[in-house]
Order: sequence, then structure tokens, then C-alpha cells
Amino acid sequence: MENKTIKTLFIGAGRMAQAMISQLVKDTRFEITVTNSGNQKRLTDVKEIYEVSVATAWTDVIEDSDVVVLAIPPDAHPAILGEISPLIKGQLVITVAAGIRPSWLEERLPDKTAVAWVMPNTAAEVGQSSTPTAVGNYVTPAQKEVLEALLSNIGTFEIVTEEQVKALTAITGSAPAFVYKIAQALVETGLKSGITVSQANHLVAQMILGSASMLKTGKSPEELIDQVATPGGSTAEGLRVLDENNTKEIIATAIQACRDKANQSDN
Ligand SMILES: NC(=O)C1=CN([C@@H]2O[C@H](COP(=O)(O)OP(=O)(O)OC[C@H]3O[C@@H](n4cnc5c(N)ncnc54)[C@H](O)[C@@H]3O)[C@@H](O)[C@H]2O)C=CC1
Ligand SMILES: O=C(O)[C@@H]1CCC=N1
Repeated sequence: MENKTIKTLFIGAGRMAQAMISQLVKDTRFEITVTNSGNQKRLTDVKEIYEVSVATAWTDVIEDSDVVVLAIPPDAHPAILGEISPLIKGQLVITVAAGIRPSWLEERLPDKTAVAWVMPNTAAEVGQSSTPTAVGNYVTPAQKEVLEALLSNIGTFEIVTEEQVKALTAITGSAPAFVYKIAQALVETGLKSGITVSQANHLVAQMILGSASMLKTGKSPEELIDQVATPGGSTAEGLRVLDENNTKEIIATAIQACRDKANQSDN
């Protein structure tokens, strides 16, 4: 990639935008401007915390941007696309929103606009997002390099089809909250042993980090479960309770509930 400044405009300054910005600011190639509707206090905070530029009217900066990141709710897209469309002239337009496909963006932006759909998660804040990404039909090789640089700053990514991003949104986007739900239950149970909140948080976080590292060795979940459960031992009893209560089915049903909700924005 050329050593050129990549002028990047974030429309939306919420949780996901801030998680991404917190890492992107470390890459000096990205020059970030943030804009938001309504919450001006949030914009002032973002300016102070991340030392980025802010704009009260994105119309002032969008024409001079190389990349526009839409980090707004799915249902805010139709109106925003209508407003930005006349000002799009060669920018790469990226959405992070559940259910907003590249083909849908292409239909609403000028002919041959470069678009992408990225589905990060909040671990972007520590450079550990797992981000399935679909690119539209008109992304140039140079824009693809820019997109990959952006994604590398927030974690790892896979270029997949838009159908796959749709299917994976619940798994990489939403399911971190399921993992935190398990963490919450473990912390609360751990606290009953008399340790401090900080000790409980640390022990549980390290246990999850260790488990994730084991998964990354390439061993399957089945193999790892078997490795933990000593035959005739205590873990097997806990696993029996999870199985008797259909834990796998409950997780699959929860994933489906996320998908059903995200699909309400899918056209
Ligand atoms: N929070 C997460 O873990 C993830 C969120 N996403 C997607 O990111 C997007 C934003 O979600 P969050 O950051 O969680 O929500 P949020 O509520 O924290 O942030 C949304 C931001 O968009 C702004 N906004 C709303 N309408 C706007 C408009 N018309 N123009 C400009 N700004 C506008 C709001 O003021 C707010 O700052 C959603 O589309 C969501 O699907 C995707 C993956 C993960
Ligand atoms: O809860 C949501 O709607 C967003 C999409 C994926 C994660 N958070």
C-alpha cells in the first residue's frame, strides 16, 4: 500500500465505532474524523479520548474522505445513504451494521461505488476482533488494501460472501456477549468462595483466554472437552448437567434469535 494518508470518516460514534477507532488511531496512515447525530457530548468525549478530529456536519468532510465507515444502527442506513449519495465520488463506503449487505448499499449509492460489509466485535478495542467481511463488486485493488489495513488494525479477518457475513453476524458479532454471560455466571459463583471481585474477574478471564488459546492450536472443541473431563471425574458430572439441560440447543436457539432480529434489516 502506498504510504499515503487514508482520510477516514466515521459516521456514528457509538460502541462499535469507538472500539475500532481506539486501535486505528495507532496506525499513522489513518487520519480519522468522527461525526455523530444527536449526542454532541459523545463527540466531545471521542475527540478528547482518541485525539481524533470531529465534525458536527459530515457534509463538510465527506467529499475529502477516502473511506466512510457507517457505524450507525441498521435502520438509520436508508436515510443516511440518501443524504450521502450525492456526495459519494470514489470513496470506499464500509458498513458495520447487522443486515446491511454490500449489494443493498450498491443499489442505493452512485453507480459503481466501492462498498464493503464488515462484521467486527467489541474485541476490536484490544485488536482482537474476528471480522468476517464481504466486499462489493467495485472495490479496486488499492481500496482492498486499505480495507485490509483497517481490518488488520482491529484483529483478524476473513473475506467471505455476503451470505456468509449474514450467517456469521450472530457468531462473531453477537456471541461475544454469550461468552461474557458465561463469564458473569462463573464470576458470581467464584465470589461465593470468598475471593475478591478483582481476583474472580482475573481468574475467569485467564481461564477463557487459556481456553481460546487451546482452540487456536487447532484441536477441536470435542477433543478439548475430552481432555478436561477425566474419566469418572468431576467435570463429567458438570457436562452431564449441561447436556441434560440442552445447553447446545439453547445456544443454537439464541444464535437463531439474533439472526431473526438481524434479518429484519436484511433486504
Ligand atoms: N456493538 C457491537 O458489538 C457491534 C455492533 N455492530 C453494528 O454497529 C452499529 C452501531 O452499533 P453500536 O455501536 O453498538 O450502537 P451505539 O448505539 O453504541 O452507536 C450508534 C451510534 O450511531 C449514532 N447514530 C444513530 N443514527 C445516526 C445517524 N443517522 N447519523 C449519524 N449517527 C447516527 C448514534 O448517535 C450512536 O452514537 C450497528 O449497526 C450494529 O449492528 C456490529 C458488530 C458488533
Ligand atoms: O446487538 C447488535 O445488534 C449488534 C450486532 C452484532 C453485535 N451487536
